[in-house]
Amino acid sequence: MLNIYLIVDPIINDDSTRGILRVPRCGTHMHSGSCLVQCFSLCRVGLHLLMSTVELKFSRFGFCLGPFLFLNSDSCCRCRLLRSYIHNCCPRGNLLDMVTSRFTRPKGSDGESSPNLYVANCGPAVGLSFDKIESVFSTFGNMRGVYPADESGTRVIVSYLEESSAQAALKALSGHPCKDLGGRVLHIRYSILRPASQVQVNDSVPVYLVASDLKIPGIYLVHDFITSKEEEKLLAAVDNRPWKRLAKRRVQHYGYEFLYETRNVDTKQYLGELPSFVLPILEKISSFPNFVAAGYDTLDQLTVNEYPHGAGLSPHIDTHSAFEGLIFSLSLAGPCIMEFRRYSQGTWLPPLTTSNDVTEEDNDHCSNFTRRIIFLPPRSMLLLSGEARYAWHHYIPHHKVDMVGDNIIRRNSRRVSFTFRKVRAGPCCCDYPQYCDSQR
Ligand SMILES: O=C(O)CCC(=O)C(=O)O
Ligand SMILES: [Fe+2]
Repeated sequence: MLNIYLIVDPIINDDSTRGILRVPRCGTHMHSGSCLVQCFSLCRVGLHLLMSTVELKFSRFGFCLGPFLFLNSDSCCRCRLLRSYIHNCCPRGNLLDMVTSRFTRPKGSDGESSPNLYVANCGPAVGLSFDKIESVFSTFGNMRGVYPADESGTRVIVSYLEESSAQAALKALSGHPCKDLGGRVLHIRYSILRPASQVQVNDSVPVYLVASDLKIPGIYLVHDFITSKEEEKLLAAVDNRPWKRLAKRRVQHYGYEFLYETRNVDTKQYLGELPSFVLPILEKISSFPNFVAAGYDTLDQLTVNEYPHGAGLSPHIDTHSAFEGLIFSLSLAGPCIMEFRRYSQGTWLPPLTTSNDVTEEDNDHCSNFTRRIIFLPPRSMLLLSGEARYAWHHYIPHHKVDMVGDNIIRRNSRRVSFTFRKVRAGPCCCDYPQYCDSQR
């Protein structure tokens, strides 16, 4: 048995509900083959489970535990063993779902000063190891440690002993390229430690494969809407055309230009008919019962999005006044998951931004929402209509790895989506005025 032991996190030892497992000789994390292993926090249930079985079970794996997300190497037998162990012994299925951070980002602009910093755009998923982050931040004062803020791998909590150290680090490092961290621009806020009572134990949201399981009226998903041959042709066609580069992805617009500054189309700038390579798709779409029922004749706007592997899209509702009620999105090349959010504060709308590929950090002002998640495989066609189109935000998390049931799906390749819409001629008169820019 390796000398694995539990250290109660010094920052949150108020109730001992969280812990960090470390291999003492390795510090907070270590590499084991191709799997990154790092410290992690657990909710009460996870911790209890782990504690009661740690002696018995973990000796088999021979290394320390990390967030499930990073245990993603199929070639590493320890990863596979550990994954199956976690699945078998967590009654709610997925350990990752139970890892809920008690550190939050302040709601206001800067928030109250604290010794803990919430640092976005920073973490193992963007190539910055915890050691590296610690070495840079430790120049500002004595540290308690660096912790994952959530499962994304792109957000961390940097915790100091003194508030003044956090202040100095925030002042020096936030908002401009940090040359010691690969030139990345870190977005830093003070972090709030939520009382234990506010921490949800079961944060688990299943990822569905079938649209009807989402129980959101108006969502349809057709698997294998096109063949692999057709997919190849579509990809070759767009790769032959010029891409427009946004911060985190590339786009092409056909029919009408979509303006990210206003989240609307420029109806004065008609770019011409949709290209001939999408005609077979349009033909198939026109046989959707919903298409016929909605009295559509044609779709006249196409946005092609190319997401590099792991890139996502911030939560948004396609502007009501810009497009009619049916939105078709064809997934190509790589898979992703799409999350739907119904915000309880209906009036909440995302702020206007220069492009809608800002991180969810910049956009996610409201934490009170219902979530549903679906897996979008390549060649599938998603249709958003009715309530799903008008009242639910859709969102592609920035993940390199998605958990779909018991499977770890790696977003190894780029994903290309073709989103077909019809530009709206007059104002929107939908039944969801609280989400409607025409009715505000
Ligand atoms: O990539 C997708 O499937 C969705 C794209 C999207 O939501 C949009 O362009 O508004
Ligand atoms: Fe959208």
